[in-house]
This record gives sequence, C-alpha cells and structure tokens, in this order.
Amino acid sequence: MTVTPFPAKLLQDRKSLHELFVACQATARRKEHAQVVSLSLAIPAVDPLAVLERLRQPEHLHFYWEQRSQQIAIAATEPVLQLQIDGPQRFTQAQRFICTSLVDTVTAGALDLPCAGPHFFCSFTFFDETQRETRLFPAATVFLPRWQVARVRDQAVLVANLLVDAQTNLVQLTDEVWRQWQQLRSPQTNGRGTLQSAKLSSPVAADYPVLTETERFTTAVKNILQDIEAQGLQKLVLAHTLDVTVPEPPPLGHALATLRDRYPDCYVFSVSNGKGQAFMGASPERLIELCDRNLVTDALAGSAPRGQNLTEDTHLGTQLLGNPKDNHEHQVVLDFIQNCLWELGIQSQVSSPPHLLQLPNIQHLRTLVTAKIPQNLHLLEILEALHPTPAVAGAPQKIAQQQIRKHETFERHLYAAPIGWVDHQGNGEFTVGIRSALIDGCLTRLYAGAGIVAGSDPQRELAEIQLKLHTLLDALV
Ligand SMILES: C=C(O[C@H]1C=CC=C(C(=O)O)[C@@H]1O)C(=O)O
Repeated sequence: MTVTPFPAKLLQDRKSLHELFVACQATARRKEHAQVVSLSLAIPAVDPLAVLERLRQPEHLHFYWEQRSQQIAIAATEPVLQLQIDGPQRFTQAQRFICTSLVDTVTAGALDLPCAGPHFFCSFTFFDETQRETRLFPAATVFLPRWQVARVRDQAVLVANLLVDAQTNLVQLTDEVWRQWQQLRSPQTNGRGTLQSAKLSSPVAADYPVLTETERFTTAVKNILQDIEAQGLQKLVLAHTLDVTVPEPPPLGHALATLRDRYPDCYVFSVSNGKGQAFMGASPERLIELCDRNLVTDALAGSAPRGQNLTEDTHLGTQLLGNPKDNHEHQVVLDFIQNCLWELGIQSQVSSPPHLLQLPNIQHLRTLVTAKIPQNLHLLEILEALHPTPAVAGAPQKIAQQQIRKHETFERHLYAAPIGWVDHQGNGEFTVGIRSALIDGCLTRLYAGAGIVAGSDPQRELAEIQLKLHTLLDALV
C-alpha cells in the first residue's frame, strides 16, 4: 500500500488546494492512469446523520454507522471507486480492490484526526450467491466515497476523495471541494435543520403489524430439533421475516435517529444499493474490530427478555447466565471463533465466563475474544474465516447453511452478514447485520433469527423472534 502524505499547510486556501491537484494530475499523466486524492479536513462538530440527510441521493450508494456509547458516527456517500461482485471469492477480491486502490491514492490534510484518511465501506450478503427473488444487493459491495463525514467525540472530519486524471478540470474540482468544505464549516439553517442536528420527518402512522406464518416457524423448529438429534447438526439459526407495508416510504433519517437514541450500545447502520433500496438496523453484535493489530470480536448468543422491574430483570438475567441450553448455544459460537482464529495461526484470549449484554428489549450472553494479529494478515481474511459464525448460521457451518436454505423461504440478502469499513491503515470494524430491515419503497421487510439447539422450545424461540423484531418495528412504524 502506497499512501503519499502531503503537509496539511498545503490546504490553507483555494490556491494551495489547486496546486495539490496540479501535482496529482502530473502523477496521473506520468503513470497514465487516474489518481485518487484523499483530503482530510477539520470541520466543526456536525452530526454525520444530518450531513447524510443533506447529501443522500437514491441513485448513490450510501453508508451510515454510529455507535453512540463510543461516540463515533460516520456517514459516506457517492462512490468514486466501487466494486460490486458475487461468488465465493468475494472477500479476496474485496481485499485486492482495497489494496490496489490505495496504491494510487495520495492523502493530504489533517490525517491525525480520528477517522481521517480514505475509508472503504463494505457490505456483504449472507450467502455468496443470491438464489431466490431479485438480486437486490451484490454478494460484496465495497466503495470509496466522494464525501465522508465522521465525528468522534467532539472532533469531526470531512474526507473528500477525488479522482484526478489527465482530463480532469482542476478549477472546477477545486471549486467543488472548496464549496463543500465551506458549507460544512458554517452552521446552516435553511428549513432542513442544521448540520449539528437534522430536522427529520416522522413516519406516517400505520397499523401495528402482527407476525404471520408463526406455525410454519414453529414447525420448522420442530423439524430442526429432529435433525439435531439424528444428523450431527449441533445448532441452527432459523430466521423469520415480518413484512410491513406503509402508505409512504418510511423516513430513513428518522428511523436511524430513533435507533441511535434507543440503542446506544448497538451499531446503528444503513447501507443502500444505489437503486432505491436500503438495509438498516441496530445490531448488538461486533464481528470484528481491528485497531493497531489488536483484534476484538464478540461471541454473542443466548437470549432472554428484560424484566418489567428490577427484581424480575435480575431474575431473568441470572436465569440466563445459568441456563445450560443458552450456555451451550453460546459455547458453540465461542468454540467456533477461537478455532477459526487458531487455524489462522492466532492465539486468542477470552473474557470468561460469559456476561450479560443488556439492551432495552432483550439481554444476551456475551464473551469478548481478543487477539494480537500479525502484520501480514488482512482484516478481510479474518472476516472471511469468521463469517458466518454459529451466532447467525449454526454448526457445523456448511450443514447449517444448507439447512437454512431448506427451511427459510426468503432470501436473507444482508441480514446476518458483515457490514463495516476498512481504513487506509488496515484498521476497521464490522458488525453483523442483525436486528435489521430492508426498506424497498413502501414495503419494509424486518428480519430476526433465533439459535436452535437440543432443548430449544419452539414457542420460546418464536417469542424471542418477536422480541427481536420490535427493535426495528418500533423505529419504523
Ligand atoms: C440471529 C440473531 O441473533 C443472534 C445474536 C444474539 C443472540 C442470538 C440467540 O440467542 O439466538 C442469535 O444468535 C438475530 O437477532 O436475528
């Protein structure tokens, strides 16, 4: 990876910005292909969601990511470089795309700010091929955005990634970047709210939908339990969907703002396919976080409702911690993660025993897995090894994936799949797209799954699905 830094003082005025572009155009001419100029500029502490609401166009890919408890939010839109592919090589191709893109990237500006520098935003589907229905999302989407705005605590940064080739009109490019930078530097009120806080439209009131085909779900659970006894299947995560039709497309910004307020410990995300559909959610599950070669991943499985009062809540939590069925369900995930890392030559540590992750509507068993990662191992190689974990597929992995195809009558698309970003230094973070929904005009499909192991009770699994569906339902309707 070649990243060429320019000193920050080069960006003091429009003239120096133009000079930077002239230098990059000379390189593009010499190398006979386009260069990416990635500028990181300090801006006031805007709300990235408000900026996204301002910039978002249905025909552009977008990416939004916020973890309120960690005080981090990133919004990105309008790809300058993008890869959209299908097939089993998708992770390797995504990694190659990122590495080759960075070879021809020139970075400049405030690179010391958190979340500065070029970031690649990625979403993968659960399966590497789509089988049913129309292919709404490719198996892998990776893009470098033209505009990226991030806020970490009270610091904010605009990253503008611009393609410069021999033909680029540099005066026009300079004007465009300068204008955008000035707009983000000055607080505005023009009827659409300020960039510090978006004015968001509320959803049109709709009837609260009820889950249908519940018998089909419980029958499938019973069949899976038989397979678990007979066929060496240890665990299967069976998902169910809820389709909600509303008179008007639900306002995405409002739903995301509601989710980040209600679920500060979750990853609130939204990705679009540039054709009008968006996939969004509030996931509690970290698939991978890599920072300076330190890796953290979550084993998250085993669930119980929250109590109506402290006594009931404590009781439910204690029961969950001691429940053999849930602990087994959890252990299958933990063993898988540790084994995957071991096969990659990585020794991991765990925060045992499992502790409770308590969300407003549900609580889970969670174990943190940490490890030191060698320099030559790319984040996406680890991701490929981990996805799908038994928290969202089952075990053994291949049999579980076949069984999911057999029992689920819908396409998972991005549900339970990796969504996240990789930066120019190889750091990055991915969540698993659970507690999620696919928004397609007036139709929204909500997804939720539950892990089935020996001893699971079909009615309780159904109740768990209903509980999980409420995460999104309450934000959308
Ligand atoms: C697959 C989902 O949740 C997973 C994560 C936490 C707990 C789970 C469980 O207890 O079944 C699931 O493994 C989902 O929410 O759709």
